[in-house]
Amino acid sequence: MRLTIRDTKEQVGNYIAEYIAKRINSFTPTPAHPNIVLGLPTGSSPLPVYRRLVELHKEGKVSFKDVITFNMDEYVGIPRDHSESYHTFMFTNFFSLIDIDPKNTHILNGNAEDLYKECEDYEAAIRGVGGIDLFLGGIGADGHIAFNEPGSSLTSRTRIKTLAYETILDNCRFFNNDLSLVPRMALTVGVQTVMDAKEVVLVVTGQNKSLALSQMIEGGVNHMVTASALQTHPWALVVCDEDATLELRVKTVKYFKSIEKVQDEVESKYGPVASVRLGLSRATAA
Ligand SMILES: N[C@@H]1[C@@H](O)[C@H](O)[C@@H](COP(=O)(O)O)O[C@@H]1O
Repeated sequence: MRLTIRDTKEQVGNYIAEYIAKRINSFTPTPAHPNIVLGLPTGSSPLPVYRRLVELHKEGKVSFKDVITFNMDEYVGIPRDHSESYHTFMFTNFFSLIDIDPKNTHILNGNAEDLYKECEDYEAAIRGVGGIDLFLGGIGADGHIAFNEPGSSLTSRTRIKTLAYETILDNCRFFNNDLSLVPRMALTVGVQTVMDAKEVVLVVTGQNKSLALSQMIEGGVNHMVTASALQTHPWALVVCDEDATLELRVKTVKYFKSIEKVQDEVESKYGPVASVRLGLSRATAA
């Protein structure tokens, strides 16, 4: 796992957006895998990423015409056009502002008649397009990824999940601070669904995520902090702001900053492509 630290959440957003745009622009289609496939999150942390991606699109630097997306999760039981549904979030903050083909966007239907089938079909749809190339994710204050709350199996797949009380409290701010309005259940991709992606990028910003960040990076792999499963992913990148590093050991911060410095030196000497070929980016990413 690699940790990249930037001063502010806007810089984190810019870094990740440019990283994703680079991946889209350098994607080589093959008959078996003709489109780049992205996994996408909702939440406040990824907003600066979406803002910068929209800017890059408007500047003509990236197109989403051939991009396929799968969202991480959706609440169960609120209307699709509810202001706080993840459908609305994605349409308002991203899909309506770029040139993506709506039929290439996938979001779980929390109102499906058969929620179990909805989850199975979602996994099948991901397999059908050849798997996810890059999964972007956020992290909950309790260390969850998507809606994989503490205690979720690290081999879980898309399914129905009851939300943790801490998450319900956290999300209350989006529902007029009325606890009774916050959905208690969600459909979510599993930890293993995220782990199956070729590459995972996590956005972690703000002091309220600092404990979760230290647990996922410095603690052991643990189902009580489901994002910690990324320690075993062959290509995981966490990008955080300075506020989120508050609970990390100084030694950890210095270590990852030094890795980035060495990486920059290698890239300026050999060029980014050469360093990838030499396996250097990959080595430091993992
Ligand atoms: N299911 C979402 C997660 O995918 C997201 O990472 C988390 C943090 O959201 P925020 O970035 O707003 O703190 O919120 C919800 O629980």
